[in-house]
Amino acid sequence: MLQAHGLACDRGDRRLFSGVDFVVPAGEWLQVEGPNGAGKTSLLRIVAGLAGAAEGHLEWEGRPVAEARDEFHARLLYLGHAPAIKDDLSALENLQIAAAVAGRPLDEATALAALRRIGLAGREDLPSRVLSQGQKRRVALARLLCSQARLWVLDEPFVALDVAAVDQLCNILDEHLARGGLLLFTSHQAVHLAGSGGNLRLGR
Ligand SMILES: Nc1ncnc2c1ncn2[C@@H]1O[C@H](COP(=O)(O)OP(=O)(O)OP(=O)(O)O)[C@@H](O)[C@H]1O
Repeated sequence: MLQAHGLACDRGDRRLFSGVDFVVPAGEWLQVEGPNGAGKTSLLRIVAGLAGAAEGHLEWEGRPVAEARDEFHARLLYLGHAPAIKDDLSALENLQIAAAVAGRPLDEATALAALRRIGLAGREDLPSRVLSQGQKRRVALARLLCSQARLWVLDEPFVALDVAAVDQLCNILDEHLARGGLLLFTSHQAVHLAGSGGNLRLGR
């Protein structure tokens, strides 16, 4: 279970949000909503440990994250809204390097299977700079298929995906939730996931 207690976030000289509380139980999702600039990305970056909260704290499995940071980060996969892939490397190389950096090296067969499932068959060895925006997103999303992390924190994962890829991503998320995984994500569009979840609205 992930819990947030009284989170506040300052950016520049502005307070973006304060008093943010939420609970994400195992097997459930939370969609963070709100207008542009409301602080959705900032909130996800705080959860992922990439930015600090001005106030409040997070708990993972009933313990303050600050007391068990390594354990928490070993359980977490964060994908930002930019694909974060290197243009000079192929889809296969990008996927394998991302896994190695995360401390879980991937063998080539597993990486290739993930890329093919995500719709990149025949594109695995091309330099990523020649891939379309949606295909670059798919390279990043292939990481989900190889992830053992229990908590997925995904910033706008549906951006640039075609209708078929949106369906496929929903299936991948549903499978994660059915395994008892937790999902925290942002999206400007309505998303239909199986199982239980909720919404958190930031801004007016
Ligand atoms: N380092 C920073 N310094 C000053 N302001 C910042 C900084 N980082 C973010 N901001 C501001 O904080 C606000 C919230 O940004 P954030 O990216 O969290 O919003 P968002 O809700 O994810 O928006 P969007 O829907 O457009 O993705 C914005 O007004 C942004 O310009």
